[in-house]
Order: sequence, then structure tokens, then C-alpha cells
Amino acid sequence: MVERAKIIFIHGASSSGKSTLARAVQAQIGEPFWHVSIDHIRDSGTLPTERFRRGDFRWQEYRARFFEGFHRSLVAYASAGNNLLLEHILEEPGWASELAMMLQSFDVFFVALHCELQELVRRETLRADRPIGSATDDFHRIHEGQRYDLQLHSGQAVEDNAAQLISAWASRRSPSVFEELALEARSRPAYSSGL
Ligand SMILES: Nc1ncnc2c1ncn2[C@@H]1O[C@H](COP(=O)(O)OP(=O)(O)OP(=O)(O)O)[C@@H](O)[C@H]1O
Repeated sequence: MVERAKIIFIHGASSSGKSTLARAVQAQIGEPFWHVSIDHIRDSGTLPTERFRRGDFRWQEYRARFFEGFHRSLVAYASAGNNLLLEHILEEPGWASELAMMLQSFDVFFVALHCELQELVRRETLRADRPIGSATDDFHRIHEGQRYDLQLHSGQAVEDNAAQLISAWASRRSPSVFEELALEARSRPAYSSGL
């Protein structure tokens, strides 16, 4: 029988330190987790990034199907029993509920990684490999009204955050935020009527 996959979902603005934290957790946690991120797809050359930049293709035309495919890939990995350390940004308001529904048969632990705006802008400027302004846009949008199983602040040392995350994850409780979100989504009239 396939073991129920565990998913640790780190949610934070661009440059908040998600990858850095995910790597630290992956290095210390007592079970193997696959670190999954849009960054890996982009950096592997999967997408014809340069051609999107040049304007040969319009990203807006392909964006929704790209993310839909990414979200479905999480279900595919987890269905096969793989534990995932997911770092992701919920860029669209409906994605939290959609993902909660898609991932409802898995054990999801939802973690916020907060960072001060000034520090986000400093990191984004220093690294120079992200569109300037992404971090600020995310900062103002992505955590609004969102509930989490754990909230961390990236002003703390990454080792401390990783240790705190692992310890909170080890004593996680049900219902998790994702279980609650899936329940809420199922009880909405649009879902029950199949629309
Ligand atoms: N706690 C920290 N203190 C200082 N700098 C940090 C910290 N965590 C990460 N950084 C730096 O900030 C930059 C962004 O980090 P990282 O790639 O982990 O962020 P991210 O949230 O995964 O970004 P993105 O979503 O844009 O891929 C990197 O240059 C990293 O070295």
C-alpha cells in the first residue's frame, strides 16, 4: 500500500527565503522530502524562457496552463507516496482553495515565511535575478486573510527557522489549515452543485 504523502508547503513572497529554508529543512528533517519549486523548472531549461522574454510567445497565454500543470504534478508525485517540500507563491486568490481540494488526500502542513518589505527589496536588488517589484507585489497581497499551520519570520536565522518548522511539523494537529480549506470549499454552493 502507498503511504499517505506528507507535504510541507512554504509560502512567502519572492526573496523571502523559501528556497533557503526548504534546503535547510531538507538537510535536517528525519524523512526524505523532494524539494519542489517553480524555480527548478525555470532553471532547468524546461521553458523556452528566452523566447518568452524576446516576445516570440506571450507568457500570459501560457501562464494559467503552466501553473495548472504544476499543481497537478504535485498530486501526481504525492499520489505515488512521495513526501514534498513545496515552496510556492499563491499568486491567484483562488489557488489556496483549489490546491486544498487537489491535495485533500495528503497530509499538508502550511507554513508562512514572512519578511519585512525593506529587507525583501534589499535582497531582490542584491540578487538581481528576479523582476524588480515582484517581492513588493507579493508582500502586499499573498498573506492577506490567509491562515497557516505555522508562521515564521525570515529575520530569524535560517537554522532556527528550520528547527522550529521541523519541531512544529512533528507535533502538527488535525484539522490542518488545508483540511479546513478543503472542507470550506466543499461546502460552498458552487462546488456542491457541481458548477
Ligand atoms: N534569512 C536570510 N537572511 C538574509 N538573506 C537571506 C535569508 N534567506 C535568504 N536570503 C537571501 O535572499 C535571496 C532570496 O532567497 P531565496 O532564493 O531563498 O528566496 P525565495 O523566497 O525562494 O525567492 P523566489 O521565490 O524569488 O525564488 C538569496 O540571495 C538568499 O541568499
